[in-house]
Amino acid sequence: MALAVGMRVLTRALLRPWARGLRAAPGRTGPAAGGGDGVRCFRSPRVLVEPDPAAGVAVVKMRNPPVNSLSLEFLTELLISLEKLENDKTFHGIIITSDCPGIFSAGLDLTEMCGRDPEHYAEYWKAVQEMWLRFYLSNLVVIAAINGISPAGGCLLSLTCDYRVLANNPKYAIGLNETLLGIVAPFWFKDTLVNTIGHRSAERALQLGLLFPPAEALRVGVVDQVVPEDQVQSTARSVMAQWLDIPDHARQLTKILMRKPTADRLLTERDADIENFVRFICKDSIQKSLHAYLEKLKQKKG
Ligand SMILES: CCCCC/C=C\CCCC/C=C/C(=O)SCCNC(=O)CCNC(=O)[C@H](O)C(C)(C)COP(=O)(O)OP(=O)(O)OC[C@H]1O[C@@H](n2cnc3c(N)ncnc32)[C@H](O)[C@@H]1OP(=O)(O)O
Repeated sequence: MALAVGMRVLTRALLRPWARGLRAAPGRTGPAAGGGDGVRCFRSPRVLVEPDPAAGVAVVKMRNPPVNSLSLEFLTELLISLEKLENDKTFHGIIITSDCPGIFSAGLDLTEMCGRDPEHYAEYWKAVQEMWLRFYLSNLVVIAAINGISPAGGCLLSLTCDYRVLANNPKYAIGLNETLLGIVAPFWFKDTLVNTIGHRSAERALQLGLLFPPAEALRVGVVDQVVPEDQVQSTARSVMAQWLDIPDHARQLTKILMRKPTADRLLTERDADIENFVRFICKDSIQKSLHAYLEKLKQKKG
């Protein structure tokens, strides 16, 4: 009992600064629709939350077409949905997945990092940090049902989860491929990957900007399970049941023990990290390569 109370106090203390930031952005989500069983169903333009109150689980579907790029607005909506679910005692776990066929998330939104002013870059980077901190330390069990390609920031979002199930489709790949864009994955992206696959594999993957297809992703440990595409959601559900069988307070405390040192590194260097990002992204050479990369993406079509 004392442990459970301690856990709640610790979790609240950890989450308070970010929650404050989020509450400052009201009105971005649509009105909550009342569920017939008293459980609220949350909706926003880019995030669809499908609650299963009996199981204590909600499926969070990302729908920011065409590619679920993590724009400022999308990140804000995702975080508000997460906060609402965390504050609702009905829910103990969430499954995050995509509503955009073939794409889990194309990562950070390149248009947020190109041709804008330094104030915008700072605001955007703070939201990216917030996404990482909130998902990485969520008191809920968070499982990624990865039903599409998941480069860079999309991979980072998956890495914040407790468990990753990837669809076995040769078109899908996952990894932190920042170097291929001429940019550098920040230390907390790197730390998250190291915590997941170990130092040597992470070093190789980061330097080469590797995007792992399913079998390799499983071998290196970027994902925990690869299953046929039509079984991704059901597998995520059965894995969730297994995780929810563990006493919540013990699991939550263990999660915090494992992850807090990594999160603390960013928390203590958060402002410096924003300054670094803004300095880096404002460089002419970086802006040129990002512009060129975006152009290449557009020209690909024809
Ligand atoms: C030393 C100090 C360091 C300090 C910090 C410094 C650095 C910062 C680090 C930043 C870390 C960055 C992380 C990231 O996540 S960067 C984004 C990485 N993402 C990618 O490289 C993926 C790019 N996209 C694709 O490869 C493809 O779009 C796809 C996801 C495989 C989907 O392909 P497909 O279905 O063929 O769609 P299209 O390519 O045609 O794309 C449709 C439209 O979507 C636009 N798009 C695609 N990706 C993005 C994106 N990430 N952001 C914004 N927009 C994107 C694309 O341009 C198309 O637009 P259009 O319809 O207007 O042409």
